[in-house]
Amino acid sequence: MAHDAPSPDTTGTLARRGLMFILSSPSGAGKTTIARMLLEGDPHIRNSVSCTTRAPRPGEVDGRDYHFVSHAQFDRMAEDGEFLEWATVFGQSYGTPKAQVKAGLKEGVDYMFDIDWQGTQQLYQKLERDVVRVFLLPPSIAELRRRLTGRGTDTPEVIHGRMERARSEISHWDGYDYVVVNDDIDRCFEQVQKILHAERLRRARQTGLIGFVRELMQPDD
Ligand SMILES: Nc1ncnc2c1ncn2[C@@H]1O[C@H](COP(=O)(O)OP(=O)(O)OP(=O)(O)O)[C@@H](O)[C@H]1O
Ligand SMILES: Nc1nc2c(ncn2[C@@H]2O[C@H](COP(=O)(O)O)[C@@H](O)[C@H]2O)c(=O)[nH]1
Repeated sequence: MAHDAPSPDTTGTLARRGLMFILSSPSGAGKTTIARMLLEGDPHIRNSVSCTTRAPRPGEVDGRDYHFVSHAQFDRMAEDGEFLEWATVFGQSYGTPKAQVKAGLKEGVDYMFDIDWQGTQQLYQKLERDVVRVFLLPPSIAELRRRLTGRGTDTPEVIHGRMERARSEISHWDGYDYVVVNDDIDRCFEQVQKILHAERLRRARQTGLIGFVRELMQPDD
């Protein structure tokens, strides 16, 4: 008699635990662009929407791009332990709300985090086994400046501040599992997508594997 295999999960593979996919880079290197491309093409990964005290940029939507909160609201949330991690970046507060992520991971949902190196370290300390850390580098400093300027969302002062900080951001490249140079956008996307696909197949994440292999090893009738 044939044995029934455990049911596959929504990614068409065995049941598995979700992962926390972190994209970091100096400001302007392209992590938001790559994150959007991944999220658009892959229904199995959700965006972790951060809280921030900075003002929305043109086109940004509250609740989709960020939860835009006041400094007082942010401080209260931090005191109440509502963040998985939080940090001050460019003089503003940014934090990852706890609520959305923990339950989803158990159900096999992956989450995308567009966060800086400080947040990455905090998530790694708390949830090392669930975390995949990817760092994007710009092809050059001149190109990074062109991208920040070309984005057209920030004042020259803001761009200056972000360029000033770029070298110190880049110095954290070795705290990541993967480093990808974002030169050609399609090639970068393809490389990041391959990392996500391979990480989903890690043995430790595939919670359905033991039952499945046990079934495979049953003697034939
Ligand atoms: N490979 C690429 N080639 C050319 N332009 C790119 C490339 N990747 C991203 N860009 C452009 O560079 C600008 C900055 O990209 P993006 O906003 O994704 O950066 P970011 O790393 O998320 O920045 P921040 O940390 O400030 O949010 C955008 O205008 C985007 O369209
Ligand atoms: N530690 C965290 N860093 C975050 C979070 N959300 C965003 N960020 C990082 O902040 C800078 C600036 O972002 P911007 O949208 O204002 O350009 C960038 O490096 C983001 O990755 C967070 O929740 N925690």
